[in-house]
Amino acid sequence: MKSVFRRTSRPAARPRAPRLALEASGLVRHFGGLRAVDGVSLTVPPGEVTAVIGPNGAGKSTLFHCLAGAQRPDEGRIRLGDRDITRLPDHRRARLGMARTFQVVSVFPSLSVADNLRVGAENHAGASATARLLGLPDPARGRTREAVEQALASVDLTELRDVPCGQLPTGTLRLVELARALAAGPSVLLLDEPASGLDDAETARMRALLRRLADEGLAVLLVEHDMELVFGVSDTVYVMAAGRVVASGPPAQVREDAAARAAYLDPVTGTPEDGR
Ligand SMILES: Nc1ncnc2c1ncn2[C@@H]1O[C@H](COP(=O)(O)OP(=O)(O)OP(=O)(O)O)[C@@H](O)[C@H]1O
Repeated sequence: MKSVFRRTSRPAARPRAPRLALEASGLVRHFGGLRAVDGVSLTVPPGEVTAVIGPNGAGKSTLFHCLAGAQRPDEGRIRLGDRDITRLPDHRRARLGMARTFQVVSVFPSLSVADNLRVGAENHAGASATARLLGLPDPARGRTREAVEQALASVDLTELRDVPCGQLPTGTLRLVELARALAAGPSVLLLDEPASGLDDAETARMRALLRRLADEGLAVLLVEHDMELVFGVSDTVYVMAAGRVVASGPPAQVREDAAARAAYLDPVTGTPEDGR
């Protein structure tokens, strides 16, 4: 199948969500005696792309799950704007403006691209299941339709809106997931390895897309192994090793950082030691 990372027309701007920062301080999460996340503080500001990198087992996914609300930290606080969300489950965080994607693409294969987006957006908009079942007018529906069309346009997927997701390649499904997250109109976007399974051209498109979303005011966090994407798009990079942040800062600074190099980046090339 031909790649859909093609630009057709200028995508519609997303409706404005409030600009909110996601902030974590002193997060700890242990599994038995293992401190998978060991006192991590980080800020994901609006209008910026923030990346978390590190070797396998560093604690990136555990941190991501704590931020997304899929796991509870044992210690520390998480704030969204001026609200403490540490104890809120993921669906409550979604209502407050957080959206996420998954490391393993998770879509309904028999549903079309647009229907996959609609399911997520209806849940978010609070569309009444009873109203849907009874075929009654539901005010959330119109909002949902509009949000879906805008999200499709913003990732250039309008042409594929009626294609079942089961017929689409991984690169396209990563975009479907991203569009589904955008259809909820989030302030904060959490992306779990968005470049996984993408070829070079698709990764370059993803990079441009993430940059544009941040420029529109979204707070974007990615956990990622693809260093070209991370160093090409991020405003701030956090390097984790053994549950801790060992370095953080702008990409150029992190590339030169001795602790980052020792933990993860090859001293000569600035790429991961494990070659990922
Ligand atoms: N549910 C769990 N139960 C027990 N140990 C876990 C669990 N989840 C993660 N761990 C352990 O916590 C540590 C951090 O794992 P995590 O998956 O967060 O690292 P990561 O940096 O995301 O690694 P990768 O890049 O391979 O995804 C690892 O030692 C892992 O084995």
